Amino acid sequence: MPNPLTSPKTVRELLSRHGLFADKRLGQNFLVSEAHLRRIVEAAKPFTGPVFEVGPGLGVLTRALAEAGAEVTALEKDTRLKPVLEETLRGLPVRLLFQDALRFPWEGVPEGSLLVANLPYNIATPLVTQLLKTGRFARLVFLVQKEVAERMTARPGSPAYGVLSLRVAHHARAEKLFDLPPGAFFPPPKVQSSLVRLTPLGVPDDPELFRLVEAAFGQRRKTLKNALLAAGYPRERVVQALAALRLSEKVRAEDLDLPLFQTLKSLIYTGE
Ligand SMILES: C[S@@+](CC[C@H](N)C(=O)[O-])C[C@H]1O[C@@H](n2cnc3c(N)ncnc32)[C@H](O)[C@@H]1O
Repeated sequence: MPNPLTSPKTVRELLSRHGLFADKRLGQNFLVSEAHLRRIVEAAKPFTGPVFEVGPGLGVLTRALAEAGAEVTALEKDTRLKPVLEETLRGLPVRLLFQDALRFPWEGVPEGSLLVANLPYNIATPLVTQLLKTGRFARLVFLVQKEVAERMTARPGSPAYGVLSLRVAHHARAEKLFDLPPGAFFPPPKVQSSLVRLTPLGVPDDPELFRLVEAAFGQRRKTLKNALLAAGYPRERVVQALAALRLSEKVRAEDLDLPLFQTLKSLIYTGE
């Protein structure tokens, strides 16, 4: 049976009956495509652990996940949506928490948890970074702006390649599964969206590596050498490390893949 919340008419009627409007500042573009909803749920399966959803909105995905057998905890920042969610999720075993997902203690979730979400565009990058660092997630399946999905899955040398690509590559296997047109949402956003699936590799955070990566990309127009010197890395270590890696002094941060950054970090920090 189709999910009633994938009808734009039902969504408009629900919002108006509760005296609500879609709040742009909270990234409220509600999914109204039954076909895409099904594909998102399929991409998230199997539900081998508790499922966390960030931003249930009117409950379209929450409901589909719960009906497919997932044990869902949904975190919503907008308390105006409480009466709507109580109505749309009635009878389903969903735990609803009204709070900011960026302030949730993610490091305390059970090992093997899943994230499944249509993420608010303005918190996607810090949230995904925070979740990857916890090492607690078995799978993260989420919708983001296409441009952010491209940055998450970019290869060295491509324009989208940067700190986020390396952060994701360090922690997970990343797939951009499919794109969604603006018409899959109500109200339609200005940009395309994509579904991303991250499968963590069980690798902990490496703060020294990411200090180096952030310094390297901090000044994109500079060479890697000049960007690192500008960030205060000792000249002698930088020059020796580039020579040991047979990298030209003209090389730029976007030319280095993750293993090269890891070796560069060891050479710069320990000289070996
Ligand atoms: C793109 S909508 C997705 C709504 C629903 N899941 C859907 O697919 O139709 C993003 C949702 O995230 C909520 N949100 C925005 N910022 C949030 C935050 N910091 N923490 C938790 N939820 C947030 C918004 O209120 C909105 O309900």
